[in-house]
Amino acid sequence: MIELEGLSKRFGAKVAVDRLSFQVRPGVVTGFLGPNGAGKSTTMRMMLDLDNPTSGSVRIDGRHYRELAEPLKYIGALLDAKAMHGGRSAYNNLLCLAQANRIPASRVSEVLDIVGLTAVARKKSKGFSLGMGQRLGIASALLGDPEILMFDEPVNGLDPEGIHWIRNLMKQLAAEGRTIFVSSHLMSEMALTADHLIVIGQGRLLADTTMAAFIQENSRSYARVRSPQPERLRDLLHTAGFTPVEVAGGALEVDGASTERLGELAAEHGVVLHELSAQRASLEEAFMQMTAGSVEYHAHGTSDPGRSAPPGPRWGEGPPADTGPRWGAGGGSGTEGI
Ligand SMILES: Nc1ncnc2c1ncn2[C@@H]1O[C@H](COP(=O)(O)OP(=O)(O)OP(=O)(O)O)[C@@H](O)[C@H]1O
Repeated sequence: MIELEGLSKRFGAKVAVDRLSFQVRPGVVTGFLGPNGAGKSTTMRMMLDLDNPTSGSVRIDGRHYRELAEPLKYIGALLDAKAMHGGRSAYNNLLCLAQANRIPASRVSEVLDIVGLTAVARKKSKGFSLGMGQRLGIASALLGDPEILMFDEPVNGLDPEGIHWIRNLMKQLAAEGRTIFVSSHLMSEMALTADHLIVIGQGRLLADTTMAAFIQENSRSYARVRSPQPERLRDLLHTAGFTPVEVAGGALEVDGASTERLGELAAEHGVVLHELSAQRASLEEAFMQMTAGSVEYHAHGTSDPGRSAPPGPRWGEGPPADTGPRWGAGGGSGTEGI
């Protein structure tokens, strides 16, 4: 368990982290989301005692990082995969870390095996590809067999096989009862990996909730229906009080309608359907909905981020700091889940 209480960090006039309080619990993968400059890395660095908080505290299983006699046995982290000594072999990089932390040398071979680097264990790490470097960084995080693991952008630059591997590893570690905290800009990836979400913007906490609740509370749900008799279907829906919106491919999207209701309505009136499906909003849509309150935001994309019209700003393409979206300004749409 990691506990933050009123954690703040100021760099001169810049408040990078602003009174953050939350807990990261064991047994689930907790995703850490926020746009560039939101304060994720600074928060993670303070969790590992690599930066001093201006105020507030972080506790690892109830204790401050500095109170942990052998920290690698409590908490392992992948912050910067390039932090390894390039002139040393993968094995020797890990062996040095193991010796400094009174971890048996046999554990080095074990973690190299877990991350699939046994065959290149004696090769100098400076010749490693990005994916191999990430695996070596993860091996170092696993070295002390810690109950808490933190990964900062673990899938950056990885190929699909590498991404798949890291995703499954994190899920497996959480299933073993460990505390897993992971940041990523890739929302589609986060949606597949995390069970719980901590969302920050401009250093402040915006959401601390389950993945399912975050998506449900910040996006609409709707049904998609398509018929070879589109005019009849549209008239029927209007008569029944719905407001269908035509989308690409001639399908209609209907807010606030269950598939059961639409199916029965079509059957009652003999309208043939070729498609009828409940649509689940994506994490990305939910996130856009949450930030939809800003004028600058609309200038880039659509005024209705739920529709599949031109995409809004992507993560990492944030507007200038002084005109950025008002994080936390957007409310949930309160739409019903499907
Ligand atoms: N050492 C530093 N000195 C001054 N400002 C800093 C320093 N480190 C971070 N900042 C500022 O603090 C804010 C938070 O940065 P941080 O790197 O924690 O954000 P982040 O959410 O990790 O962003 P990214 O997704 O780009 O990695 C940014 O405005 C950044 O410019």
